Amino acid sequence: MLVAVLTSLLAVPGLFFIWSALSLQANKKKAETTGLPLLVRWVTPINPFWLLCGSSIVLKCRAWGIGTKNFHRFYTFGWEANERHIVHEELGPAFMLVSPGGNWLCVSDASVFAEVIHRRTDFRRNMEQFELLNVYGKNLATTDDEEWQKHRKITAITFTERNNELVWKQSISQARGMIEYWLKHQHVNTTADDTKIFTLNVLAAAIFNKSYSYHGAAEAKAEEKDDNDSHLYRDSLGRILGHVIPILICGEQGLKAWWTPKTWKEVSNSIATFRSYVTGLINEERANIERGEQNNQHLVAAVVRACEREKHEASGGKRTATLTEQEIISNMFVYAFAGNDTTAIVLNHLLVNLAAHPDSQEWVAEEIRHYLPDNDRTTWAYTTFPKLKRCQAVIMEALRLAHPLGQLVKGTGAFPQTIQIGSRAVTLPPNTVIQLSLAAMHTHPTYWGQDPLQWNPSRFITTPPTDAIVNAPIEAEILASDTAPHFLPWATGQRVCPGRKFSQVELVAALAVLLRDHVVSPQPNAGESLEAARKRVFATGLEIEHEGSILHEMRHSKSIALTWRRRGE
Ligand code: HEM
Repeated sequence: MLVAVLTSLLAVPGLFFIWSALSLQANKKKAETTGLPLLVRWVTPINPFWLLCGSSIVLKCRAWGIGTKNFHRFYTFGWEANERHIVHEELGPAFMLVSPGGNWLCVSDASVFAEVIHRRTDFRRNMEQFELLNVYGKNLATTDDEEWQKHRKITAITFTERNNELVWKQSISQARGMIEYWLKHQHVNTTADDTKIFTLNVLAAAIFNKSYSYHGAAEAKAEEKDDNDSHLYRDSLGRILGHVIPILICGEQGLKAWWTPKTWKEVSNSIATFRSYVTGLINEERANIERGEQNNQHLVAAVVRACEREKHEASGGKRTATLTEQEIISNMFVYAFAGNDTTAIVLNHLLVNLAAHPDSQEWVAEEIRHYLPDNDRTTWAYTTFPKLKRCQAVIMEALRLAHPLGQLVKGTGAFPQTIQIGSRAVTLPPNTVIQLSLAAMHTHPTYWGQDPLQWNPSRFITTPPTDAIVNAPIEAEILASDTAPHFLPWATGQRVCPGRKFSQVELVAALAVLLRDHVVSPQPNAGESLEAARKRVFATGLEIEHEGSILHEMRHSKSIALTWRRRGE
């Protein structure tokens, strides 16, 4: 009996190993037909088990000196974010990553990016990788073609300048709360968590009309104990965002299974809470429309109104497309998902990089004080936003060095596709996933010169010759575009990020509040000089983690303690 049990226990991994070896060989043969360099991986990059704990296994092996160099470099989830341009310098602008579950074309070349993005019927979004955003069903991020157009048309029109102004004001007020909190809670090693609270509060106001005063990570816990259910919605969203991978693996109902940990069961409840909250807002807005009142400015209200308009036009015989209640909920979730942690991660990187580079802080503060001389922040007008070019340059530099998505993922689908790579036309086999690596392209010396891994935001600013300057020199500075063939932090083409300006306004407003009157520096470890601490935090900031989350975050953010002080103190 015991022998039978042991044999069957060994048989499962044995069979899995044989299946992996055979699949790997088959995929390798297909990849060889491209003539591109190959990088072989024994574990499929999107293997669910590996998503949950693969990186920890690799890091442990790395620490204990177990395994090959190849295993240490290429088996973590999100390896490409840490490799940046290095692997492409070794293997070229495009190579095939071969695994048992399929082949990946990894690209750092701007012209291949352009071809893939613009041939959008040949190279489609890889929906498998976006599956986890279907928590509430299909939405903008998980559909294609006509269905996608319907989602995009209705939801994108709600991103108006009026909404951006709301984002500006709300971000100023939240950043104010955040800096007060940090001044009281020195030294701050919770910047990564605190910035997520900041962006969650801004989103809550812009999308759902919920206004919260800022409480940092430590205070937020105490606040939960107050049992005031006004925080229920925001906390539900926060919990869902932090557990998208368990949700993908188990689904809403599966999270409640007897064997799941308590936190997963709570996530299931949060999914229901968020659904009922948005349903409530939809019903409220429909009732408002019936009464002829249309004053709500939040995005849910705007989407409901857009849907009602479409229905009205449809009744007049015009061909239109509207969204169901389920689809509105799903889109609001995806906006919150796509807009929250992305922006928070960038803000965290930004602040760490600025702490490491005091000269950049002075450079940015000079601009902020020039355009916002009034101490009273309530007078800061939204029209100042485009003038704050140095602020935008530091955001672009932070995105260049550490992008929260790391790559744009497309696929050939069921057909082979021929694509120009350098001087060769390469035919990619069917079902090839294409990984356009932002991390590699944004740091490749071909595009960024000899200092691609250095922090240098002024690379995005040019100053005209002095004889061409009429007003203050700072006003003549020219900001590079946020979209160039070799720089695509918000993507480009049809699926460009609809929240681009939202995030820019939010981050610039935060910088204005944080840096106009304050200075941030890293807290040195015992015996460490300030200069050494600056170098350490910059290097730490470049190390990226991706396990258990679909975004690329700073791996050791808790090891970085920041000190804030008022200017002149
Ligand atoms: C600095 C912050 C942000 C960055 C770097 C960023 C970047 C991107 C990128 C690169 C894409 C394209 C993804 C792909 O094609 O695979 C994207 C899509 C998207 N972003 Fe953003 N984003 C940011 C903030 C926001 C915000 C604040 C919102 C909403 C409030 C938002 C909503 C979306 C949505 C809904 C999509 C999917 C669009 C579609 O598929 O049609 N993003 N974002």
